[in-house]
Amino acid sequence: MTIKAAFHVQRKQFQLDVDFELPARGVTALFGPSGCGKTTLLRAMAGLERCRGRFWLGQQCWQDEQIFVPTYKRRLGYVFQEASLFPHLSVQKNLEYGWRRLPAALQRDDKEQLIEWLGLTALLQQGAAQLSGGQRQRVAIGRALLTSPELLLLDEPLSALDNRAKQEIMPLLEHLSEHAKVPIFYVTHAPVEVERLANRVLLMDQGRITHNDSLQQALARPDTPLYRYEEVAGIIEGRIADSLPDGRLPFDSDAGRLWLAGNNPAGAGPARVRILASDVSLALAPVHNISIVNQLPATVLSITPAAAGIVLLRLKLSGGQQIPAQLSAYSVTQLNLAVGSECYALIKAAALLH
Ligand SMILES: Nc1ncnc2c1ncn2[C@@H]1O[C@H](COP(=O)(O)OP(=O)(O)OP(=O)(O)O)[C@@H](O)[C@H]1O
Repeated sequence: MTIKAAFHVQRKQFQLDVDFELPARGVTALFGPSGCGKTTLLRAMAGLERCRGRFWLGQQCWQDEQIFVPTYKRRLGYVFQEASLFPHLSVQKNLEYGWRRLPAALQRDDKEQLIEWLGLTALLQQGAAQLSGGQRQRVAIGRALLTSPELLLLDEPLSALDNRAKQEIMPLLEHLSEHAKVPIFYVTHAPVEVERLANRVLLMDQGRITHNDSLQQALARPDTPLYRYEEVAGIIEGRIADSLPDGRLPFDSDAGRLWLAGNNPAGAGPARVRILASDVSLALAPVHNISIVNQLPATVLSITPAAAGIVLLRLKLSGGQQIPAQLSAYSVTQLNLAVGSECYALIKAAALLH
């Protein structure tokens, strides 16, 4: 099943012109500079922008030349930057607002579990006006999910929250990104949210989609805007096991086994690790008598100058996942590295994302 969309929005100072197709599953991050049109695109998908275009969710047409399904008839959940709850209603009434209006057949029968999962059971009778930012956002997510949506639109749901509230909501979003059966579009400015949550990335600039990539492809672009202001990093997807008595955490992926340090309170299961390009060194053969335990066979895919005397290499690991490595131009010459070179990626540190 796919999502096919094209929208043309004309404003005085701004034009949105997009045309894309992607799988109707998983989390698609919309990423790009402020004002590039991310919110406008979400609004167009929701039917909140009357504009030229078409929008197909699998076999359902919500918009084309003849058809325009109004927002209230689209089965979608929309969570905004700042949760817009009804302040005079209780948490329970806010949660049930859309749910009550659904035909019985569409009402989720796991309402109580969902409320429990969001940690809202004890707050049900509280007025929405007395909630913290994080609690409000959890209610907004719950309200959206309770309407049994076929599409979820999340517009920077963490951006208005302080760090503590972000830490509280992130695991819920991660769980949602793994288990939600509906496609999710997620607007964010934070590369770390893309790394943790997304399966696909629509990179946007000045009202256009410049790239429609899988997460791996988006991270693999040496010029990716994801890292314009931050250190380049890569992601490996795999499974984390329980920590060993000596404190090591085994992480297995199709690239091989990595040993991580630290504990993993979430327990065994699917996980992602983040690897900074500056934490990766290269060797032409496995190195013994060295403190770096993580050594994965790799092939050089590209070599791109990054700064004076510094180059960024894209490495393909066995199984196809990619990570970056940042080396001095001098080392690249010394090791005679070129596109296609076989080598070993020595990974000094890898951080568990979830
Ligand atoms: N109601 C409106 N009327 C006129 N122009 C608007 C309106 N809403 C947004 N714009 C303009 O449309 C452009 C795209 O705005 P949009 O909010 O979609 O960008 P964005 O990528 O979501 O930005 P941000 O990351 O800052 O939230 C901007 O230039 C903005 O000033």
